Amino acid sequence: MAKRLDITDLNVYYGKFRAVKDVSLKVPPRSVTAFIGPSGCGKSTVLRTLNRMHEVTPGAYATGEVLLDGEDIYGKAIDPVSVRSTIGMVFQRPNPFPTMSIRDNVVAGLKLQGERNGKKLNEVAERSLRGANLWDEVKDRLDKPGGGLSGGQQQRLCIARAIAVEPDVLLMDEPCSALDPISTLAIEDLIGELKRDFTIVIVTHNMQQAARVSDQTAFFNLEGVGQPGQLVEFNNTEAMFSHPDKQETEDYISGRFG
Ligand SMILES: Nc1ncnc2c1ncn2[C@@H]1O[C@H](COP(=O)(O)OP(=O)(O)OP(=O)(O)O)[C@@H](O)[C@H]1O
Repeated sequence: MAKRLDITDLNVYYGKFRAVKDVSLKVPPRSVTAFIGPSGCGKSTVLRTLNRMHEVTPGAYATGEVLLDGEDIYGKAIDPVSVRSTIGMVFQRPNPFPTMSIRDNVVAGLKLQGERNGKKLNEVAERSLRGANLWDEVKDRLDKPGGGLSGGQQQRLCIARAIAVEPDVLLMDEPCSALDPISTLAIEDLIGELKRDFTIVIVTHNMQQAARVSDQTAFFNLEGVGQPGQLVEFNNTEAMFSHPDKQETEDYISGRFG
């Protein structure tokens, strides 16, 4: 649980288009790293390469190295499906299986892995729902459909589903962008709790959110339309928001562009 990620010279292409250029950064275990930057600078693209999710896009490929506790996730013997269970992802829009029960939503990944023991599945469902701060709200309706929950509850259900398989890393792609402010705060609090057990990387458009939840921040930018996104500054979050190293970062976080 909670492993580190070492990313070196990562370049990502969609066919001939290079979307991201020469990204290197280190994500320590049990920390939250935020990716910020203007639209199109490659935040989601980089995030998706961290569990090989970009490979589901035809023509997309990455060069460079991504190590999980020293092991290359792009190694020849590595199955991308297993990478996606050790490095889980939560998406922008909550995507529970709407007609599946709340309990079955949480343990869907475990069942796919072949777990059939009902007692074990119930235990994992409860532990994961507690871990996602959702247990008290759903414990009396575990057999009701996941689609019947509010948007914020659905997102916490998706987080419960992601942590049920005990991943080493949790990737979050703008997990609050479809949520109201109260649900957003609930997810932000939850991120603070989850980092005790998981390594977390979150893409966010919201700089206040990055400042609130993350330990380190990576600021991406691009020189112009059609140019690849680049990592401009990677720093301790407090330092980044109080005295950034680069003028470009200062301009972005003070709202001068983006
Ligand atoms: N499936 C795809 N096919 C082709 N190009 C893509 C694809 N997804 C992203 N891109 C391109 O890659 C670049 C980076 O996009 P990406 O979505 O990673 O940026 P982002 O920083 O996450 O943007 P946003 O904040 O708007 O979500 C953009 O030029 C985008 O058009």
